Amino acid sequence: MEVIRLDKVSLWRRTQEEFSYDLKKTVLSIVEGKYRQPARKLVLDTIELVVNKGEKIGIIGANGSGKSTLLKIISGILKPTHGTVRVKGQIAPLIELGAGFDPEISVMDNIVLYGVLLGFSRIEMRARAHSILEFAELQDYALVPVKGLSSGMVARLGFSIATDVQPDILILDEVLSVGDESFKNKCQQRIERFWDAEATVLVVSHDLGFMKQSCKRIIWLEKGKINFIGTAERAVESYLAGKVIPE
Ligand SMILES: Nc1ncnc2c1ncn2[C@@H]1O[C@H](COP(=O)(O)OP(=O)(O)OP(=O)(O)O)[C@@H](O)[C@H]1O
Repeated sequence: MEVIRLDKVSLWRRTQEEFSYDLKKTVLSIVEGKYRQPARKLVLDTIELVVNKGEKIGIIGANGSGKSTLLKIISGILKPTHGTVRVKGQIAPLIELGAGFDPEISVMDNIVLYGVLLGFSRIEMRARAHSILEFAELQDYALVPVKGLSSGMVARLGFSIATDVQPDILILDEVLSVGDESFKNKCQQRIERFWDAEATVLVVSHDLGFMKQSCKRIIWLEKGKINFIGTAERAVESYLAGKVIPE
């Protein structure tokens, strides 16, 4: 059964330099006739993708090739400039771990809030809070505002919530590089549970050994385009060779 479908998805983004929201500067430059339209960059280029239920799909590619952006488009965090994205089922994106937390409210309230955003009830999230805190090793921090946690702790909390709720679709962006060694091992074990289960998983990682071992199909992205999509073995070999290797 098809759970994700991207039809001709493209995304243009403004390049960093015009992130100057300095009104005075902008007005001055208009008055002086020096105003330039913000430059834009094609970050995803006509992506076609169909993912079936239970598939474990890897995404590889050089820095800046659009891997995280593709995950954000699938998660609905970013909207495509052109094309359509269809997703069936509950999706838990583990991207920029903890980016969705409210720093001012407590860890406990954030657990509930995050769960509600994923479509769970408050009561259900309160019931899950104990196991979430335990996995994240944050039992003593339940009532502390999130701004009082270290960045590693925030990442642990994000990982713990998103994997506790057992979503239909799990999106993992480089989460294996988060946290200290002992927590990394715990994460790996928990991720393996998803590999055995029915869940559909999309994972981005630069760890090609892990990707080859864990994913059946791999997408190789280059400059926002799908260069290759196929068996893990061939995708990794092609990526390493810098060109698509014939079968
Ligand atoms: N917030 C943003 N605004 C504008 N452009 C962005 C933004 N975030 C990323 N980009 C651009 O989009 C392109 C793709 O970035 P993306 O983060 O998806 O790449 P990636 O393949 O995940 O890279 P990495 O391996 O370094 O994590 C890059 O050219 C980057 O500069």
